[in-house]
Amino acid sequence: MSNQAATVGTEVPSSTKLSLTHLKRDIFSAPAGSVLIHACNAQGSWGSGIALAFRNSYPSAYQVYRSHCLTRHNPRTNPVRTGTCLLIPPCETKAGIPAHWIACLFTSAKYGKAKDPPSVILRNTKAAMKDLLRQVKTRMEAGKELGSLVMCRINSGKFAVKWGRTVDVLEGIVVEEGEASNVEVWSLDED
Ligand SMILES: Nc1ncnc2c1ncn2[C@@H]1O[C@H](COP(=O)(O)OP(=O)(O)OC[C@H]2O[C@H](OP(=O)(O)O)[C@H](O)[C@@H]2O)[C@@H](O)[C@H]1O
Repeated sequence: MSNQAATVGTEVPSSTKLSLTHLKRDIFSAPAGSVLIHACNAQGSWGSGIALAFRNSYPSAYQVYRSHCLTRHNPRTNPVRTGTCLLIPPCETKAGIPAHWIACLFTSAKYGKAKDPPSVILRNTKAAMKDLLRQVKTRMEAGKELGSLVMCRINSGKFAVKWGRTVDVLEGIVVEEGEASNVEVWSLDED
């Protein structure tokens, strides 16, 4: 039997993988409606790095994140599960702040010296990103208007995971029917 005959009639399921588009831009200048994606700990702290910039620019979203971690959950007795995402609709009340959605990917339970090791952060990244894609789809099916998914180079700063490793994980995600299949990575970092 020829090799060709052996493959005839074999259904290869088509699967779309998530793609990334890299742009040299400031994430906070994304158009209204964009979903800004960053990596978070589950302790309720946006204390440094880009998280601190989010806290300064989006104080109301920070309160939503904090109450998710500290009130709805409890870091000691009922922590937010890593590998999940908190998707915060535009909620700032002060004038002049763009109507951005903010997606918090819980990629490490703790921060600083107690952060999860890279292998765990990467596993959490995959699960949290899939959770985000599901939530975005659900919101859009409910009639909400969401713009592009715009991400910083998550995990690559305070969480100390080589950016290329996060890219590999993200590009390996299989996108389900109806989900967004592209994420823009906006960064001012020099390559
Ligand atoms: N102002 C700014 N504007 C624009 N881009 C900026 C920036 N500052 C840094 N970047 C870039 O943004 C990427 C991610 O780098 P980051 O270190 O921020 O984040 P990460 O994902 O590794 O880690 C998450 C934990 O860091 C925080 O710290 P705390 O735990 O609160 O202390 C959180 O709360 C989490 O827990 C890197 O490309 C940085 O060059």
